[in-house]
Amino acid sequence: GLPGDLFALSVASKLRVDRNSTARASSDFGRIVAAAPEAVLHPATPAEIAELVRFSASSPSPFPVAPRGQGHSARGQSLAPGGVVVDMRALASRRGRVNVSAGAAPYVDAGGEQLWADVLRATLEHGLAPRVWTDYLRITVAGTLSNAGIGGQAFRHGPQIANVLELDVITGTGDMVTCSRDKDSDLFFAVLGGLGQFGIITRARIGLMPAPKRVRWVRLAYSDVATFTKDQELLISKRASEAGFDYVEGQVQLNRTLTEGPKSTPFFSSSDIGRLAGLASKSVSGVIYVIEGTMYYNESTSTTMDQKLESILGQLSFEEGFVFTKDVRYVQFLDRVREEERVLRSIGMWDVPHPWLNLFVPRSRILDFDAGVFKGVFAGANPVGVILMYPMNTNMWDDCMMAVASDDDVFYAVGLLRSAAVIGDVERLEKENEAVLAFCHNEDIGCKQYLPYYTSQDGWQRHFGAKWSRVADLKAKYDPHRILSPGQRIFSSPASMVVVSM
Ligand SMILES: Cc1cc2nc3c(=O)[nH]c(=O)nc-3n(C[C@H](O)[C@H](O)[C@H](O)COP(=O)(O)OP(=O)(O)OC[C@H]3O[C@@H](n4cnc5c(N)ncnc54)[C@H](O)[C@@H]3O)c2cc1C
Repeated sequence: GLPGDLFALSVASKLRVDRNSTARASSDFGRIVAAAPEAVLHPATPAEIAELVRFSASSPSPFPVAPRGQGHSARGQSLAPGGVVVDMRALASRRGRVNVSAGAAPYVDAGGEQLWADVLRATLEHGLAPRVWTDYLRITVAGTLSNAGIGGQAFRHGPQIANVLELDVITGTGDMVTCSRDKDSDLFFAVLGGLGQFGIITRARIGLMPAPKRVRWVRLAYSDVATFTKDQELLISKRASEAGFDYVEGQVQLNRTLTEGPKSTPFFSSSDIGRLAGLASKSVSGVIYVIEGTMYYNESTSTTMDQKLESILGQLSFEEGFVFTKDVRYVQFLDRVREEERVLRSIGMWDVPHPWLNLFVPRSRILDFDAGVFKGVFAGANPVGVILMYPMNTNMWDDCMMAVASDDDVFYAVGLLRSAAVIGDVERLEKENEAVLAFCHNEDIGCKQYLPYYTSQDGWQRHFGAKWSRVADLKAKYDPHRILSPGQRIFSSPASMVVVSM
């Protein structure tokens, strides 16, 4: 249990210990592990969080404290068995937690607990928007900055962490620090991609750009992986001043997903799916690839946009006739997964286990990875969900930050975002994930996990590589009692986490 004198603090009135509150904070989007905290803090101010952390850090038996954003992790990263989960979203109801500065170098100050969807709404009121987006916007600013925050704009602007100018952080000793590249920079760099290990982010200042009004949204199908990756790499080599896409992602489609999966999606009509399935059945492996690109524009630039698009398409080698186009509002594009969420919720497929595996694969080994995984481990598999695959430029990642990228100049984000549809699926999907990791290890693919998860400190040391000693030193400096975000299992392995089954 928690020390009794905790309940004598002024912040104690914000602690909830009832089963309803602790149960809500005991699992996450992954639905794979579960563990209840002793209490949940619903803070009204960052100072209350600092008071709680200070109390734990100075107690003879410090207890774990885990900030929880939207709890959209997959492996219990926001849990605090035996300790206190801080429900960061409680801060969101306070006024003034998102402020836009629309000067010559515009930025937004956003509470760490804010959803990206709410940041977007506030910045658009000034005709501005952050440059880089995750695919899904119902996750918190600090939750993604603790990882990196990647998406189809990252090839040009770096991950979300590369667009942060300043942070307010509560360290593991309960100190409230404002840090940036120029002030307490070791803390600033540690927290960005720092998996919640060095401090709790309560505010992030993020650079903005003028927001476009509309988006031309294009998908192009390929049956040959080498042509697909060559075209993706051409697209991410383009500068903003050249004719190119503003966003580049890609998907891998297995034949059985096309024939047995949904008959239509928010993007593809049923006849589109039929044509794609036809393409997949003609390819020897049954695997096809889809580049997803967008061009931003406003009414006044629509003619030049059409010309630029034509010029780009002329440089690419997709299967003839396999170009699919949509034209939508900018917000509609950014918030596109919302629509998929609605569909999945309506068929009971949102609140299911998500044994997701995300990898960064170096460009030099992506074709080996494709052969070994999509045409090897996954041959005959029927994954329910999405497989993402798109390249990013390594030079847009700042190596001072804790997030781990790849050594190659270009690397691919590969997201195996599969859902367990029926009982027994979790075990099968987990076995396939293990087979993917074993293949990468045995073939020395040199991949890194994104949203990483390891069960041993050895795994973490290999993951951070040359950064490991910095991770250990900064942990000793900023969270010496190792109380923050224990669910990452880097410095402690919470014994009470249990594997849940559906
Ligand atoms: C449908 C879906 C789509 C996704 N798409 C993308 C994508 O396109 N790109 C991408 O990069 N990621 C993506 N993600 C992953 C997502 O970025 C991470 O899971 C992220 O952690 C979720 O944010 P959250 O607020 O739910 O964090 P939580 O799960 O609540 O927390 C994550 C970790 O951060 C810590 N943390 C939370 N708040 C703070 C804080 N204020 N300060 C310090 N540490 C904190 C927690 O303790 C925990 O360890 C997606 C996830 C889902 C479910």
